[in-house]
Amino acid sequence: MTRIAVCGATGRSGAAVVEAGRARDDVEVVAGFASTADETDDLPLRPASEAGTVLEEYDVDAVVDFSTPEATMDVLAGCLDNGVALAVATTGFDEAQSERLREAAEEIPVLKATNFSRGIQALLRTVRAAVGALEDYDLELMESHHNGKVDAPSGTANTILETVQEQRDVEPVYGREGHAPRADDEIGVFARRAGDIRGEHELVLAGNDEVLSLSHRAEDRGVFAAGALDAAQWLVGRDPGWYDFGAVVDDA
Ligand SMILES: NC(=O)C1=CN([C@@H]2O[C@H](COP(=O)(O)OP(=O)(O)OC[C@H]3O[C@@H](n4cnc5c(N)ncnc54)[C@H](OP(=O)(O)O)[C@@H]3O)[C@@H](O)[C@H]2O)C=CC1
Ligand SMILES: O=C(O)C1=N[C@H](C(=O)O)C[C@H](O)C1
Repeated sequence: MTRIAVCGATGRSGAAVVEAGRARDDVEVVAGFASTADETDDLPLRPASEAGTVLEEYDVDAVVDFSTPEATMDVLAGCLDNGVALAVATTGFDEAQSERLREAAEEIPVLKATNFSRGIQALLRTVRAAVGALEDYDLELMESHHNGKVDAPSGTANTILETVQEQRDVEPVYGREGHAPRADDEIGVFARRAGDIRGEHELVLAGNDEVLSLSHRAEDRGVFAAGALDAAQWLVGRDPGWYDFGAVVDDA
């Protein structure tokens, strides 16, 4: 039984992790972190700044983090103090925060995924193949999320962009306005925010009188929760290191 603490346990996604964890018999959600409550549905909640003591007190094996970059940094410190594995779902880190996560992986197992759905793993593999095969097609990237999302473009869109850039030298153009002729080497990137859209991503490749559209739509946050719990469980007992969600999916 893997003992899990959820950072961001009261949030849209973290609450889905708590619910999914309670429905499984291979993990136990024993504690949560949030900034504004001290208990929810019998789950003890504390600020992430207290992670050092909480992880020891509840004998936590791994933390699943769906919070904010600042809270992630706090919970990371607690994981380092206690040698606890960390699965990071939070997006929107700046360069210094990303570097701290990378450095921490020299001491503890860290797995950061901008999207914990299995479908996005398959999409990334398909993107590699399609961009490699359709060399001179125009590329455009779109994402849609709920109206509470604060970072744009989404972490997943950035990951898709990086995957494209591994294959082709393209320059992102974030939205267009006014006189904006398209350069051959650009990729338009667009973010929409509305309602409670769980997360939609689409890469369009157009040329040769045809359009290839590669798209993914998450329909329930339980998808992310399940993947993150799988990742956390997979991390426990591993050597310190920087791990990829693709390895978890491949091992399943
Ligand atoms: N990789 C993936 O598959 C996915 C990633 N995400 C990412 O997860 C993150 C969270 O998204 P979402 O659930 O919508 O966000 P919410 O705003 O709904 O939730 C944020 C959570 O973080 C908590 N939090 C904020 N500050 C602290 C703190 N100092 N200490 C402890 N907890 C804190 C909040 O608690 P309180 O309300 O008490 O402040 C809340 O529980 C985002 O970065 C999002 O992009 C989301 C879905 C999938
Ligand atoms: O904030 C969200 O909700 C999501 N965030 C992730 C991202 O930024 O890509 C993953 C998913 O799309 C949901």
